[in-house]
Amino acid sequence: MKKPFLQVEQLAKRFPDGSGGALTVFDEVQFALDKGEFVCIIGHSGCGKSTILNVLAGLDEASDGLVLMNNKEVKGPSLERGVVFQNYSLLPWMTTLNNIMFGVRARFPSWTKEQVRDHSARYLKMVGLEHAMQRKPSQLSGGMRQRVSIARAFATQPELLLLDEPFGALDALTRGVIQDELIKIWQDTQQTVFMITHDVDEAILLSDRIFLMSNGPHARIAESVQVNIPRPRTRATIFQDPAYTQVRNYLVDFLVNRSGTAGPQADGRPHQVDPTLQSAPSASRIKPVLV
Ligand SMILES: Nc1ncnc2c1ncn2[C@@H]1O[C@H](COP(=O)(O)OP(=O)(O)OP(=O)(O)O)[C@@H](O)[C@H]1O
Repeated sequence: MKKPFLQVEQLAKRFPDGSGGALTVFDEVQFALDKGEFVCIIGHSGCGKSTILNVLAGLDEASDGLVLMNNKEVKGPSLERGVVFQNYSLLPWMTTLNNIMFGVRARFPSWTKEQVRDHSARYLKMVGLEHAMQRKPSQLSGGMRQRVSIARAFATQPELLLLDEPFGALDALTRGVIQDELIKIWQDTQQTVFMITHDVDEAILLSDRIFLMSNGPHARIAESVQVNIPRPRTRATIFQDPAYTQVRNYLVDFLVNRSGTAGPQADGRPHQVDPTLQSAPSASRIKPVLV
């Protein structure tokens, strides 16, 4: 049988609880990603989403379990995995273009200077920043900086892109524009993306599947929700698809009513759910959008 691109087995993370014991944030977390998939993870604050992402990135170590990418254990950071955090980590003394070239040069050391430059400039153009190539990060708005971070992450062409609430600090309008740019780049490059978001609508717009995490301690990835909405999707039209409401209602119902009690299948893998095949929860149970 074909192995998945990314395999997460029996992952657990414990932190010292400050009184000599241990806090088990999550345990027995199991899931797999196929190559080229866009998967978002949603769950209440503190359930362990960022910790999982950091373990996938190789920036943190799990207490138990393992992560396999292309059948090889993830140990430490690698240029095969790109990470974008909420607070754009750009090098402040470099121009926008040099920030991207810095990553691209490290990833493709045999390329000529022209190749590195052209490639980097192409990605800056994709996020609409060709006019700001020579500006330093301090001369950019928050939204522009985050576009540079996203361009840099995609330009280095990692096999796996890990995005930790990349739009969390942006206003709604800017967020929408960058979401559209993210979809466009992802469709062009077919990289695999694992993204944390607190925004249900953003998750539906972007994802092939959405992982739903139960509340901690001992949080688990309880369900994997299929988003059967045809692509290309746009923010302006996605609401018209009947599947949109079904998926949205399902997610909100989980977050409001079930995240405290839900669990995965007996083998630890998330339940596979297609809300378009189920009767949706009643409208009166639909509450907030952000978790
Ligand atoms: N270095 C650490 N030491 C002790 N506890 C930690 C550490 N890092 C995270 N935690 C705890 O682990 C839990 C999960 O944190 P994490 O940031 O992964 O959650 P999250 O789901 O990403 O939250 P949010 O949605 O608010 O960003 C929290 O209870 C947090 O306090």
